[in-house]
Amino acid sequence: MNRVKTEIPATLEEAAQAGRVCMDVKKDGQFCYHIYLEPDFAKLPEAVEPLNIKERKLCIVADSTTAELYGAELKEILKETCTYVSMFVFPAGEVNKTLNTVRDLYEHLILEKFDRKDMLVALGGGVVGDLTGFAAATYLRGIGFIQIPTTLLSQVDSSIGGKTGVDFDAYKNMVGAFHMPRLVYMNLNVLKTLPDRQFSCGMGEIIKHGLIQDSDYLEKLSTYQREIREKNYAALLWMVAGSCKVKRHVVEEDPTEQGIRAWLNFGHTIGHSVEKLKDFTLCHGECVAIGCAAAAWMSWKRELISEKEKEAAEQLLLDYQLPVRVKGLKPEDIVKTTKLDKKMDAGKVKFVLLKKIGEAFVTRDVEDEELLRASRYVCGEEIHE
Ligand SMILES: NC(=O)c1ccc[n+]([C@@H]2O[C@H](COP(=O)([O-])OP(=O)(O)OC[C@H]3O[C@@H](n4cnc5c(N)ncnc54)[C@H](O)[C@@H]3O)[C@@H](O)[C@H]2O)c1
Ligand SMILES: O=C(O)C(=O)C[C@@H](O)[C@H](O)[C@H](O)COP(=O)(O)O
Ligand SMILES: [Zn+2]
Repeated sequence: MNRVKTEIPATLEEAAQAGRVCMDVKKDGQFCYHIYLEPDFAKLPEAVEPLNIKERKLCIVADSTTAELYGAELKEILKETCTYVSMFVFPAGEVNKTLNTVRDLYEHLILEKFDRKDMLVALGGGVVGDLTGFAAATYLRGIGFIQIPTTLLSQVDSSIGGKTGVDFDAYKNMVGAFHMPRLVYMNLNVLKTLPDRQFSCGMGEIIKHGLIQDSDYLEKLSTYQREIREKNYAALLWMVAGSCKVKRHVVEEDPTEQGIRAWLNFGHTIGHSVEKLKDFTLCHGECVAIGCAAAAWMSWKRELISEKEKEAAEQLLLDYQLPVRVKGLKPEDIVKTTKLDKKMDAGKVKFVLLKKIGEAFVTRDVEDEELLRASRYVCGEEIHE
């Protein structure tokens, strides 16, 4: 489908009229890949046409849940576009986003004689996408891959921008590579099978996008709450397109995180520590929400945003059933874990705060005491000034 990019709907009415959206993502000013937002998988054959895969093999990588729900349908569709479709399935869950699973996938690809021009297809959430992208970045020194994100989080965030990787010894995303997908194709109606908890996780990254880059979008997330929670198609299209727009802008400016891409890490410094300390029993999006509450609190304490704005940010997260506090952790452990993370830069924590609602900035001047107080805040401790 050589469809040119379409307008990104600014309102629900515009989204209802548009019905679908196509965006392109550039790298170094040149076209890199398309993002399709569609109501089904029908246009996928047209979307893959420009990738010249007729003489090639594809391997669908899915987790146990997405394989069961959409594997057969996708295989059937892709069979018509290439010579052979293989399938690699691993058990769902963050605990499997590891080098062991990547190793099993390499073995599968070698057995199936995948060569440098064959491609992988990630069918699933951020776990599948990050892992498949990393395998694609490293197998035979790099092969192509397609993202078919099936969670809200992966549609609005992880499928775009080419950050790929796996966890290592429970350290989040410790091993990885930047490797751009050749295509991102999302069927928004797969969100109908997504459990509510996972839908909320996507809202964590969506609210993050509003906070760091687009206050108007953030405000509408509040206004359109009913339609979004009902998973009204136009509301989903408006919301997913709006988030993809924020993410695209940031990754086009700074594909390898030398500067503003770090904004996307808002809420992730404390968030990743909570994720690790809770042994991955909380989902990524939930930990990001807790981390956003901590970073918004710090921004308020530095008098960058008002108390009312800090409260409104927390309320929006709560409205979408996300946690803003964590139980059962010691604030000191959060600080210690943060300092073991890869966000350290010459001994300083790289932290993202809000200059105002809708604009972030990166700072390296967060001292342990401030980090500890923010950790105590999200642990629900009373803080006496
Ligand atoms: N690369 C990036 O830029 C980036 C950005 C954000 C998050 N991430 C990573 O993404 C991961 C989190 O991704 P996630 O929240 O999508 O989690 P996930 O991939 O674990 O998916 C959550 C659960 O939903 C199930 N699922 C997926 N699609 C479904 C559907 N349509 N219907 C029913 N069930 C479905 C999955 O099987 C899984 O059990 C984390 O590892 C995080 O670090 C990466
Ligand atoms: O795309 C990015 O850049 C992001 O930081 C998006 C984040 O939501 C995502 O969780 C990412 O995987 C975090 O990256 P990390 O490098 O901090 O592990
Ligand atoms: Zn994230």
